[in-house]
Amino acid sequence: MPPIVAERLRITEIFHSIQGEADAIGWRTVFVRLTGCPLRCVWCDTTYSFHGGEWRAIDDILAEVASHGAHHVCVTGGEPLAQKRCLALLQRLCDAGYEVSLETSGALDVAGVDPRVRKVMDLKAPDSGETARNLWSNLDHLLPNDQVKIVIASRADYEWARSAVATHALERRCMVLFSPVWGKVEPRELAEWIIADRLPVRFQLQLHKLLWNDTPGR
Ligand SMILES: C[S@@+](CC[C@H](N)C(=O)[O-])C[C@H]1O[C@@H](n2cnc3c(N)ncnc32)[C@H](O)[C@@H]1O
Ligand SMILES: Nc1nc2[nH]cc(C(=O)O)c2c(=O)[nH]1
Ligand code: SF4
Ligand SMILES: [Mg+2]
Repeated sequence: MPPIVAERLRITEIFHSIQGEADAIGWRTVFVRLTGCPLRCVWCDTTYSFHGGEWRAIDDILAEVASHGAHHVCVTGGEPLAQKRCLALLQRLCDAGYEVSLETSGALDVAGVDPRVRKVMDLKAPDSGETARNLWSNLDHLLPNDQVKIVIASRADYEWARSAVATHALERRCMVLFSPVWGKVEPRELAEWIIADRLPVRFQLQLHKLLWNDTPGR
């Protein structure tokens, strides 16, 4: 009988905080941040997750998550789907009864993600430098409880996002979030653009940055 090799993932951090983004905002949440990302968004606020991390067995990850006593879990990164075993982690978290969300760039195929998971899928606007990596076929795998998030760094990004919503009827597929790049766009400006154009999107601010500025692991 070959030895049973525990399924391991490369993990940057596991931390207990307040969900600062998307539709679970405000809930105590345990974040599992996977290491590594194939993209390099110009404005990425989590570059520390590109390298390093430690290999952790899924059972250990589940045990550490359970120790925090929160009902919400957010699997993020780095780009979590860059590790194939992330799919098994998501399934195990759902089986354990957690409300699970996945923050993903939308650059990798989301078809294999457990349907119980709420996908929060980015579409990268031009100022990210990674627009070419948007995998548009992913739109066909969006479920009603999923969210599309477009992070906006300029008026040009906003106009690209406004056009993407209209062209792909995004709001008819799932909730659409517009989020300002911290320090690049005045949040009030983005809010007023959305109002002026009567867009069917939900404005969001990264709540954790208001609470703790841009502290890693928060
Ligand atoms: C760090 S990423 C990790 C998950 C995945 N790689 C992705 O890009 O969706 C988590 C979320 O933070 C957003 N984000 C990263 N840097 C940001 C910044 N400077 N301002 C606002 N949102 C940012 C990303 O667009 C993404 O929605
Ligand atoms: N508090 C808090 N909420 C978050 N929601 C999504 C995050 C992420 O980095 O994916 C994040 C984060 O880094 N911190
Ligand atoms: S895809 Fe996500 S983790 Fe990767 S560089 Fe972009 S924002 Fe950062
Ligand atoms: Mg973050």
